[in-house]
Amino acid sequence: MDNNVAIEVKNVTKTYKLYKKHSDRFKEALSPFRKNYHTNFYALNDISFKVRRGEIIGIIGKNGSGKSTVLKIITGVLSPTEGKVDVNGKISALLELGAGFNGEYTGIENIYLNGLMLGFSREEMQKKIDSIIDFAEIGEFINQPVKSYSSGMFARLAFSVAINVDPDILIVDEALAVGDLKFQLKCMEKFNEFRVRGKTILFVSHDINSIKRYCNRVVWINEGRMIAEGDAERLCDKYTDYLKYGKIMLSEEGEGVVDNSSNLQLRSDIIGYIESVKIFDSEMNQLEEVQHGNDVYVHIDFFMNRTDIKSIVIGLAIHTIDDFYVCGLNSLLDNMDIDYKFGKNTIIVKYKDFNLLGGTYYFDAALFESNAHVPIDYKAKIKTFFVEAPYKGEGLCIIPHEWSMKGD
Ligand SMILES: Nc1ncnc2c1ncn2[C@@H]1O[C@H](COP(=O)(O)OP(=O)(O)OP(=O)(O)O)[C@@H](O)[C@H]1O
Repeated sequence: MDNNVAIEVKNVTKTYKLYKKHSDRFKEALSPFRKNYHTNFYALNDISFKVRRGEIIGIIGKNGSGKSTVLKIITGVLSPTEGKVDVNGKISALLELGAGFNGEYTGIENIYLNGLMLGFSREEMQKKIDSIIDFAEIGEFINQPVKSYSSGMFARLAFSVAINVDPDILIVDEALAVGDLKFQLKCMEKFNEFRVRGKTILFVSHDINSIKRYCNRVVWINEGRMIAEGDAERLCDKYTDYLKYGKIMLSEEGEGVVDNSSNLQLRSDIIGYIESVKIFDSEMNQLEEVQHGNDVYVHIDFFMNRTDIKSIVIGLAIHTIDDFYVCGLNSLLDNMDIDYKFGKNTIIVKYKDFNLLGGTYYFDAALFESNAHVPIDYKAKIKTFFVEAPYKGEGLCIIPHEWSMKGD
């Protein structure tokens, strides 16, 4: 394996046999003709990805998608049905904390036992034991069998071993939040120390913001299959859209192009209509994707079939993919008189420093009579677009702001 690669997951599939009835399992075992009584359930289906040394990778996916199964296969807790995993370095996993502990042994004995399972010799563990005991903060109990520990003490010791053995690769499954607040802060410090020292980390969390905060790259798994792999901020925003909208929208599937623009010809009974909404950058490149913080020019093409309407109003609204109304503007509110002509017209709305946060949004556009009450034409969802944004805040947008400390 390439020395820069810490973990390589190659075509890993994990299936479980599902039986409708308990008795089917026996029937199958005893069947003289090897008749099948089960169906195969694919917990993972042909998953491949690489984790390079020093990378922090997040695994995202909804409940039951197979995230924990991947981690368990990487750590060797589970074996794959097909495929293989290569690991370059010592792995420690904050996953199923304390799985390797023996209740009859004391805390100290368990530390050695766990270390051994992680591939560290007794001598190596001797050097680490003080820091492990200090970190766990369980006092005299360290000499008692762990079966007498409270669940908090048990978790603290398990966590302390996993994080203080100084592994090359750390695997974290939602487990940073063990113990009380003080202990959690200590764990976070340790986790940060790991990151700064350039260790390889594989991280699973349902908290998509912590994935954005810590990871460079993410792997997205859905129903056992790998959907995408790539930049953390972008894919997390795509994943959040999926959770809201129930539809996976990636570039390959024509993301960002839901264009319901009308093909109406000029007809005498129609006063006018919105034809299309297009998005451009300042160099007049047409965009499907907007960079957060850039100036954005929205061109609204509309046709007028009459010129005797005294004044018209154009409206443009932005909604999130789950229909939250973000911002509605119209030319009347902005005191813009529209000097339209018969036939095709284009009005341009410039958004300065477009500061919506990452995700998929859509435009509605409308053509109104002079009071902006009666729509002559209203095109809902006429243009869908994706905003690519760095993780520098949460919510819908970043309101321009400054921080300062109040002086004395
Ligand atoms: N022993 C098993 N037998 C049958 N199915 C199993 C078994 N273990 C896990 N599964 C199934 O495999 C799928 C993947 O499970 P896994 O725990 O990896 O998902 P996950 O993405 O980690 O979910 P969560 O976010 O809820 O922790 C699930 O549908 C689960 O029910």
